[in-house]
Amino acid sequence: MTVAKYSASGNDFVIFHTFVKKERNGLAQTLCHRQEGVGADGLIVLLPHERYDFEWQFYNADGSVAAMCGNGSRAAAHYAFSRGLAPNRMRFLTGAGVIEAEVDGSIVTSELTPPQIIDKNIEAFEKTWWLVDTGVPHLVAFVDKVDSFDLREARELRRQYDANVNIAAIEGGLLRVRTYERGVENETLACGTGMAACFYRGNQEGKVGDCIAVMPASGERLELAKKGDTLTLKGEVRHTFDAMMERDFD
Ligand SMILES: N[C@H](CCC[C@H](N)C(=O)O)C(=O)O
Repeated sequence: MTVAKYSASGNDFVIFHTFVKKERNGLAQTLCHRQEGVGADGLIVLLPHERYDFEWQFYNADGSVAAMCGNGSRAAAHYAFSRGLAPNRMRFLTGAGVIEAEVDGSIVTSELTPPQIIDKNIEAFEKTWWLVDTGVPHLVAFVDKVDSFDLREARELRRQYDANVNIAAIEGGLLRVRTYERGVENETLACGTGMAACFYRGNQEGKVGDCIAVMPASGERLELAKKGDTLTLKGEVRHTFDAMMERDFD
């Protein structure tokens, strides 16, 4: 069985497509394992759908299911287009709803589901956090500089709120974001829905305009923008390699 490896701004995924819809929690753990498997932050499986270009299953590296993944949606769109499974402008079904994406060479733009503010007044670790749902839940705090990210704090908040944890700062006209990702249980090099949640809080508080360049830990810049009541996430996607797996699965 051949699977594709993708990087979307440093957030990396194993992707394949199949006609067989079944649970793949264990397969996700196996394929995403950094030493024993291909190694990735998540597994994406594309399935046919009668109304949309495809439906997907998204699993975090620990095998947990997540409703949405912003960077994963961009990687899945590039995979689908490059394999003739979808046109360059597509609509596909995720656990958070229907996502629209557009592929333009290596640049892929996803339109996320409308952000929902769950809580704006969470006081913890001398910071005020917002809890924002951008397809999955994200805690967001603005800090002066993102040079230091206390992962001990992040792990505690992730546990307490069952959410991803983000710190953000506006530096040199850029929105810098660092994310501790639920289901990876560590900081990742980029998190699309996390960057979107930080952008949304910054925009709601008048800190940033309706469009801004965002810099994740990977240093691979993306563009976040408001589009009506939704948000768009635009950035590069790379198909890094294909892996021929000895053990067969579907
Ligand atoms: N770890 C997230 C899902 C992946 C989100 C992230 N990779 C993105 O690009 O949005 C969660 O379980 O809520």
